[in-house]
Amino acid sequence: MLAAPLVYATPLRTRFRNIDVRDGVLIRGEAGWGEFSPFWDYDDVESAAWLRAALESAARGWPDPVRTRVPVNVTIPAVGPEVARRLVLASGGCTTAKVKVAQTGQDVGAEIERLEAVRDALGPDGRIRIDANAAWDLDEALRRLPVLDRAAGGLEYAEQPVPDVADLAALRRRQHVPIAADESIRRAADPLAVRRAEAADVVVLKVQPLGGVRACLDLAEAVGLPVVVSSALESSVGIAAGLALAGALPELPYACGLATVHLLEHDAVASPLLPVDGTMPVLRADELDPLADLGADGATTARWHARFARVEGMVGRS
Ligand SMILES: O=C(O)CCC(=O)c1ccccc1C(=O)O
Ligand SMILES: [Mg+2]
Repeated sequence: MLAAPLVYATPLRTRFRNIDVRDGVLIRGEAGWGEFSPFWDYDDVESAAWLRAALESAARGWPDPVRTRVPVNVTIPAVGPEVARRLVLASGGCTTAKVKVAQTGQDVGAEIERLEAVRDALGPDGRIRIDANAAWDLDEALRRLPVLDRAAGGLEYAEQPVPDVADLAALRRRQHVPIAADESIRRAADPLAVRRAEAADVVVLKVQPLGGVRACLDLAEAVGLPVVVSSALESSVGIAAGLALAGALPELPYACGLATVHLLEHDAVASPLLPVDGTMPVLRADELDPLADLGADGATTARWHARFARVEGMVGRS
């Protein structure tokens, strides 16, 4: 049986995905700790997959890993060039950077400066990928990608430049920067549409929105494309589930997007999961120890307990 869920809340160091506070629930089961932290714009139906992931972590734990450490990228939010450079240099040895672009209110000049700063800080052997979070249409993506590719001194791939699967496929055919699908997998009714349309070179998988580590391993096999495991901006408890997926994938040709705990002001555990020499460790779900004070006030705690109970009523305890 699961104990009462703990609630964490922390400011973000940099506004990200248009939120500046991150919060969620941590649950403890027989196997260890799990995190349930759907963003507040997700309704209860969409949040059910997030709960299945938390229940898997807590009640069942994760499949045996095939590697002990996972290479990760440093994530660069839509910041100015000086902050971008500092984030790369303080990344814990990451040689791959993922740079957010297409932020509302920012022009291409800011993106070029950010990418040039990241290239300068990484050096010529580093890899740079961008994430546009589905913000462009096909024409805009066709205009932007060559410009940003040049500013970066070569892009490893562009993550979800356009929302539509058919447009991803067209973009992939009409220019040379490889394409990664994120939202087209995790928020789509039919994640395999990406494969049928040959719309991507890489798929981004996130454990919580896709319903757990095992669900992601099955999806990876069905899609048959290289996988980049990324975070949903979780505490180290949620990040550990991502590391478990990355640790269990038969092949892992790209760095994963799991180095995001430093974007939180406070983590939920005493020893945050951060990169060392550009890699992060694969743990078991019982190797995490949430702090006594998780920073949530009474109203936040009550809101999460209510949300957890509603979604748990839909999913049922495993
Ligand atoms: O992949 C990473 O490096 C960081 C995670 C990240 O970008 C992200 C975090 C929260 C919500 C959406 C996204 C995204 O990849 O679009
Ligand atoms: Mg993304």
